[in-house]
Amino acid sequence: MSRAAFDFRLYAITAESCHPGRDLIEVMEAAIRGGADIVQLRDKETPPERLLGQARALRELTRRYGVPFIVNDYPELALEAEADGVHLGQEDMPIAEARRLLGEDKIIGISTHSIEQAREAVRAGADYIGVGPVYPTPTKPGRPAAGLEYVRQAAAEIAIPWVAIGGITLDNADEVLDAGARRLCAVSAIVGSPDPEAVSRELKARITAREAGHAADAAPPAEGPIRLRLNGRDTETTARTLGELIERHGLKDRRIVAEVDGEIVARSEWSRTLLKAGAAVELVHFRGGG
Ligand SMILES: Cc1ncc(COP(=O)(O)OP(=O)(O)O)c(N)n1
Ligand SMILES: Cc1ncsc1CCOP(=O)(O)O
Ligand SMILES: [Mg+2]
Repeated sequence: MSRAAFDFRLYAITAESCHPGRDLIEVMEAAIRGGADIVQLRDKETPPERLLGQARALRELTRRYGVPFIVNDYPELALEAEADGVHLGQEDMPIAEARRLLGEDKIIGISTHSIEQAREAVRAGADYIGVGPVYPTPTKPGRPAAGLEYVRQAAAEIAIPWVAIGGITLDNADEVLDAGARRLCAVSAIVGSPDPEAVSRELKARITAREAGHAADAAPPAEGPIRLRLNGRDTETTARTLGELIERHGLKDRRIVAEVDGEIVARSEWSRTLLKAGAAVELVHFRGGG
């Protein structure tokens, strides 16, 4: 998983205490089948030296499905298990130290509970941010809710991928999306459900339904073609969004990084990134595995 091309919409996190008697890998596989497109190993009970077996099994599972795998709290374990990255909290290892340890290719996410912490995380070079807890949740006892207002602030300001987390269920997912979230993370609602696949599928459907709505809202009225520079060449196109341009070039399902006017555009933003005449678009296609 390339760090530059990294994005996601539905984040599933392990919590074995939520599914006694059911196998961790089977539960997480169900979540992935339902549409979870990033998985985190989070276990606050077991010492990290005893988590390597689970971490390796989750690595194998996520690799099979082409889904990024993140380890909570333990950068060394992330390295040992060949995870794609680590998730850090405000009280965990600083981002700069984790970056030194993990190198340039690994994903580093960080929890934030206020817009000031989110700004600091962006400055420090986080690849994504956890925004929450949106609601109080027994999965994170003692951590007060940051509320929907913080989701609104993040939506207005934060340009790197950020995910709403904390107490999110099928009953309140819509109001979190209404507040501007484009990515959701649910722990107990997914892995504590008798049917993690169905819950994931429904959460993912809610997220993608919003994306389609945003793209439709953002699309300008149809006009004639515009000229732009595509990979250094003058190109005429009737595509209105970066997503349409990528689709027309047959690259939608390929591993590419898209840049407009020197800025990388996250995959989740392609469908609502409007193309302007004269824009410089670079579509970089990765060949080979990794
Ligand atoms: C995606 C995501 N967001 C937030 C957290 C919480 O991390 P942290 O604040 O370090 O708390 P613990 O999970 O370690 O209890 C997370 N793990 N993942
Ligand atoms: C780890 C963490 N960090 C902020 S909220 C949270 C727990 C979210 O779990 P749930 O989805 O069960 O409320
Ligand atoms: Mg932590």
